[in-house]
Amino acid sequence: MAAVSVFPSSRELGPALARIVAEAAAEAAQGEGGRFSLGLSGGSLVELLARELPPALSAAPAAADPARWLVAFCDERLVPPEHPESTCGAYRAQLLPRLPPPGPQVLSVTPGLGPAAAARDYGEQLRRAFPGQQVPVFDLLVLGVGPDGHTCSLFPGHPLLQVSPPGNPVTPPAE
Ligand SMILES: O=C(O)[C@H](O)[C@@H](O)[C@H](O)[C@H](O)COP(=O)(O)O
Repeated sequence: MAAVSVFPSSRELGPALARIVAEAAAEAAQGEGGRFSLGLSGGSLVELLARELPPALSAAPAAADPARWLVAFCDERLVPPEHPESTCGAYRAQLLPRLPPPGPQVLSVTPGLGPAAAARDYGEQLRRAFPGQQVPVFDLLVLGVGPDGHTCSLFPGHPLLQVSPPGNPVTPPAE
C-alpha cells in the first residue's frame, strides 16, 4: 500500500526525503550488481537535495556510497548544460560537487544534437545502462509536480502524451 506523508514546508520535507534516498541507495547496494539507479526532477528539488543529501549520506551506511549510483534526469531540456534551464547543469553545479568523489555515473542529453538525434542517443544510453530491459526500471524516482499536475515535463492534455516508442502503441485501458 502506498504511504503518503505530508510536510508543513520544504524545511521539514528536505531531511526526510534525503533519508529516503540514502536508505534506498543502501538497500539497492545490497542487490544484484550493487548499483542504485536514481531519476531526479529539476526545479526546487535541486536546491533541496544539494542542501540535505550530503549530510544524510554522512549519516548513512557505507553502502549508500554515491560512487555506486547511476543518476538520470526526468525533465531534461534540450539545452547545453550551462543553460539555466538545464536540469543536468543545475545538479552538476549544486549537488554533484557536494558528493564524495568520484561521485555517481550521470546519464545526460548529449549537447549539440537536434531533438530526434538527441532522443535516439539518449535512448541508446538508457539501453546500455539497463541492458535487457525494454523499459528501464529505476530503483527510485524523485519527481516534482507542478501546480497543473505536470511532472517529467509531461503536461496534462498535451498531445505529446499520445506519443509512444515504436512497437508500444498508446492504447486505451481495458476498463
Ligand atoms: O519540467 C518539469 O516537468 C518540471 O521541471 C518538473 O519536473 C518540476 O519538478 C515541477 O515543475 C515542480 O517544480 P518546483 O519543484 O520548482 O515547484
